[in-house]
Amino acid sequence: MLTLEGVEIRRPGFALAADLAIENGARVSVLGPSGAGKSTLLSAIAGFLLPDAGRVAFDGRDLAPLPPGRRPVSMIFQDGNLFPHLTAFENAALGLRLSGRLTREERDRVARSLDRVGLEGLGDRKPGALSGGQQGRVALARILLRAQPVMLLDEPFAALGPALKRRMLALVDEVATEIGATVLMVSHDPQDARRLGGQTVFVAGGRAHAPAPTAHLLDQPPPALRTYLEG
Ligand SMILES: Nc1ncnc2c1ncn2[C@@H]1O[C@H](COP(=O)(O)OP(=O)(O)OP(=O)(O)O)[C@@H](O)[C@H]1O
Repeated sequence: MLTLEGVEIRRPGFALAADLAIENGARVSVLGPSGAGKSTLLSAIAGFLLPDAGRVAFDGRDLAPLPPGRRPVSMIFQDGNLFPHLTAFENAALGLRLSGRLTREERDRVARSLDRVGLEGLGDRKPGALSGGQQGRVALARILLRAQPVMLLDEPFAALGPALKRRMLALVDEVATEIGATVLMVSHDPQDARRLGGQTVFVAGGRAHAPAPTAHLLDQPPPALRTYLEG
């Protein structure tokens, strides 16, 4: 279980509080107005920022002492997931190790992960020679290899067209199921949240609210969410 216990993050002109728990293997969308703190919430879980109060824990273990690279999480952003000078194969391989030569067995695993996400034959390409969807697939191959129990996605496929975005969300779900991971996904599109299913954390008014079932929340939104949805 991923827990945020009495978490408070304060910046000049901004504050975010969170007290919530997310079951392992859950699918959770993070929705809310621009600037409400959705990315900030993910950063606190990933370890890019430390809360001013409270604690973030996974399966009862306080994550505060762990730098981002040692936390049980992997992350995909909208851009900048891949190193432009590395091939798709090398980018994916970073999920296994950050330096040193891969063993034969590790090379096979990287190749299999690329096949798994639909990139067979494209391992030698650099990101500049891949489409947006293919770049997203490389990032997912890396996540598959990292096999961390929490996947954090910050508007990962916002730049993709609707049909491709649907396919990528389905692939996220498959990859998460294969590694038994929890998914937390920031999105501006309520349809993404419906597609992901599961629960939604609504972030607004300085608070990340406890997760509630997505379909129910979107069908019968409380006033603040209704205002957000209806603009
Ligand atoms: N590095 C930073 N230093 C200071 N303030 C920041 C920093 N990053 C974000 N903020 C501020 O913190 C608040 C929350 O930002 P955050 O990016 O978490 O919101 P968000 O809900 O993800 O927004 P969006 O949907 O627009 O991406 C905003 O007021 C933002 O201006």
